[in-house]
Amino acid sequence: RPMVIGAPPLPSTSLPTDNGTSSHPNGTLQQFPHIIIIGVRKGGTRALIEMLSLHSAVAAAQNEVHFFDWESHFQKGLPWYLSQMPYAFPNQLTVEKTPAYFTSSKVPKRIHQMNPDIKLQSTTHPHTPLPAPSPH
Ligand SMILES: Nc1ncnc2c1ncn2[C@@H]1O[C@H](COP(=O)(O)OS(=O)(=O)O)[C@@H](OP(=O)(O)O)[C@H]1O
Repeated sequence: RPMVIGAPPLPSTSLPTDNGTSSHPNGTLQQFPHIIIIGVRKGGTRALIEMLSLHSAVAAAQNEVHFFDWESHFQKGLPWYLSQMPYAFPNQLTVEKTPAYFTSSKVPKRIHQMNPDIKLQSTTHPHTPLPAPSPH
């Protein structure tokens, strides 16, 4: 189960709400991510999410969720995805990182369908070749 890093302890019970989030009497709730770190593998994504989670406004999923790239997870639907998110206060941004999203062709459309306005973040790797420059 994901843990909130540098944020409130995980509640033991939760209550459904009208807006698709899952809330707890202590004021925390599970929210769909505002930011997804989509890659790149071995590019320091763990370091990035841990540094982000040091900020009090960020709640980070500790584990890679692999929702949009693994069929067995995707078939469980968005309620399952939400259940993997950390409990956070309403003013916190929820972040998850799964660097395999960067290399799965199914992922972009699926993320866009969930939230076309979501912020995607990626690291780069010094050994990853950049695209060849355009001649024009
Ligand atoms: N600042 C900085 N400078 C250089 N190298 C760094 C840095 N931060 C993380 N790392 C190295 O990045 C590797 C882990 O990257 P990821 O967290 O993206 O890995 S993963 O794809 O999620 O498995 C991992 O390398 P390996 O140990 O070779 O796997 C980390 O040591």
